Amino acid sequence: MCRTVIGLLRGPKMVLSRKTRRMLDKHKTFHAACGLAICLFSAVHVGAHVLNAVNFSVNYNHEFPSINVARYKNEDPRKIIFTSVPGVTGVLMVLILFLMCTASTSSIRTANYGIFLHTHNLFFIFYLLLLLHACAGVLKYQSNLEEHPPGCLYLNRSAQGEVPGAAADGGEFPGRAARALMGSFFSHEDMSVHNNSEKICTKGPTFRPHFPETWLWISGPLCLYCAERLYRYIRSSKPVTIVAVITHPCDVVEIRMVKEKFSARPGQYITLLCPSVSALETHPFTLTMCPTESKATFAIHIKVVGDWTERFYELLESHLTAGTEILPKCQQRKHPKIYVDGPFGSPSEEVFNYQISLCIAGGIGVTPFASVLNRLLDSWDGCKLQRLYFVWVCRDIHSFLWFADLLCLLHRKLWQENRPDYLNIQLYLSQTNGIQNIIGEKYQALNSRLSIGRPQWKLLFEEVAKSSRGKTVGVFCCGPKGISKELHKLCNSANQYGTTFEYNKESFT
Ligand SMILES: NC(=O)C1=CN([C@@H]2O[C@H](COP(=O)(O)OP(=O)(O)OC[C@H]3O[C@@H](n4cnc5c(N)ncnc54)[C@H](OP(=O)(O)O)[C@@H]3O)[C@@H](O)[C@H]2O)C=CC1
Ligand code: HEM
Repeated sequence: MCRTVIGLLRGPKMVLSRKTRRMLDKHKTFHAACGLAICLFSAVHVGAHVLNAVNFSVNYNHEFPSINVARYKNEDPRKIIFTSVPGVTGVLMVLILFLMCTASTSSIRTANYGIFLHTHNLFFIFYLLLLLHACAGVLKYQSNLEEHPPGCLYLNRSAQGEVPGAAADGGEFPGRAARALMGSFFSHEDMSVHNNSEKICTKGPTFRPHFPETWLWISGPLCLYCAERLYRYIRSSKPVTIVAVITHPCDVVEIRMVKEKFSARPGQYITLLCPSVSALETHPFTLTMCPTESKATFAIHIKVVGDWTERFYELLESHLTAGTEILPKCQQRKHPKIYVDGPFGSPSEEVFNYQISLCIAGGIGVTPFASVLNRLLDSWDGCKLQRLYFVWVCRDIHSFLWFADLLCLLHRKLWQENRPDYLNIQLYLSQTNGIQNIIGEKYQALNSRLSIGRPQWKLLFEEVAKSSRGKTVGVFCCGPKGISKELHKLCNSANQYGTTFEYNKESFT
């Protein structure tokens, strides 16, 4: 879960194979699987050690008190567990694990991400307890196997003096005298058993605790993660300067910011902290515009739908700009302080690493592709991408205004540079009672690419497959889960043109 490290690995120069880079998209799935495996095997581990406690209690042997954590025979196993270091740390770890996993369910993460994040940060206490868990040295091993080989006949010190010729070092069996003496210790059948051991030992077994090894396994990953969190904390401690706040239709607000030494790639996202709204809540937003050599500004588009975004918008509302880029200094100071952590990598970064990419957005899910379109507006050459299909489905005609100017500018630029086939724009208005157009003469190019109703995904894939015979098409989706499921299925189904569709699902929650 070292997001910054994973973001570095996503860069095409770091990991050459796209197949390997795409595996990074599964880092959260892999993490959750590891987390569930930890829970499953913790249950097995706890069950085994509860049984262990019962065995310690029932089989207490006063001859060997050092290898029995019970203090007397038939001691209550619960007392053994709740008064030993492994027992207490183990119970606390199980409680933390229970809290972390129950709060990690997608329903809780969607309903209240803060609950998930704060319970999940208990992981640090979990690991400290894990380091203590095996420190009490309950489990031991015998440390004097030579002097006391298991099964040897142990004559204690008093008997040793009376055995003529008995080899003090547990040498070969000496004969009748020892046998006579042993007769006083063992019945006849025992003697037959012990005779097999061939050895007499005059030293009792000594036991030593195993050296705890947990720290060997977790200290590396834990230090890496803590170093990443420290780096992110220092990096995000510098506030950003808001240079423009622009309202858009359908409750969307665009925020343009600058931050010293901030750089990002299209498709990446940041997390926003606004202490005036909440000192603890951070919210992820995909960048819709990344800094370039010529311009340090980066932007996000926020759909005002929840309590945090509503409260944040109220704070911004009093300083809205009419789309001007640079606010006068006096106004910049009035904006609420916000802190940006990131950028963090996402699957959409791969758009430029395919010859042909199909980007499908549902509603505000267009944000990752807006930064791609802005990058192409800045310069479309120098990347592997030779053709981009951009499909955007919205419920309200006004939603297209969020990026209508960007789409028209890019469309015009590609025509002027004689690359009209580079960008294929398809807009779909899913809810309408009759023909509607995007208002404004300058949006003619978009209105001619606007269709009513939801896209026919099968026909769309057929069209792309036909014009990309035998090639690999990168499919990128960001939007409602329904779209993602349908596209994933279509990517896995065969087509008659030998075109391969690779599915890259966008998600940061
Ligand atoms: N980086 C990321 O991970 C980001 C993710 N998102 C996600 O994007 C989603 C977009 O939210 P919002 O703007 O409210 O989207 P909407 O709920 O407004 O839906 C957008 C459009 O998608 C259409 N749609 C839904 N299901 C299908 C389907 N199976 N086939 C075809 N079209 C479909 C809807 O059509 P209809 O009207 O017929 O239902 C609607 O026109 C959110 O879930 C958000 O979490 C947003 C930003 C960034
Ligand atoms: C011992 C068990 C677990 C430990 C120690 C653990 C630890 C972590 C850590 C350190 C993070 C990074 C948090 C961040 O950087 O913001 C994380 C994130 C995450 N964990 Fe776990 N986790 C555990 C179990 C689980 C389980 C069982 C699940 C799901 C069933 C899960 C789901 C997640 C998810 C979805 C994230 C991503 C959060 C984000 O990207 O914002 N975790 N976990």
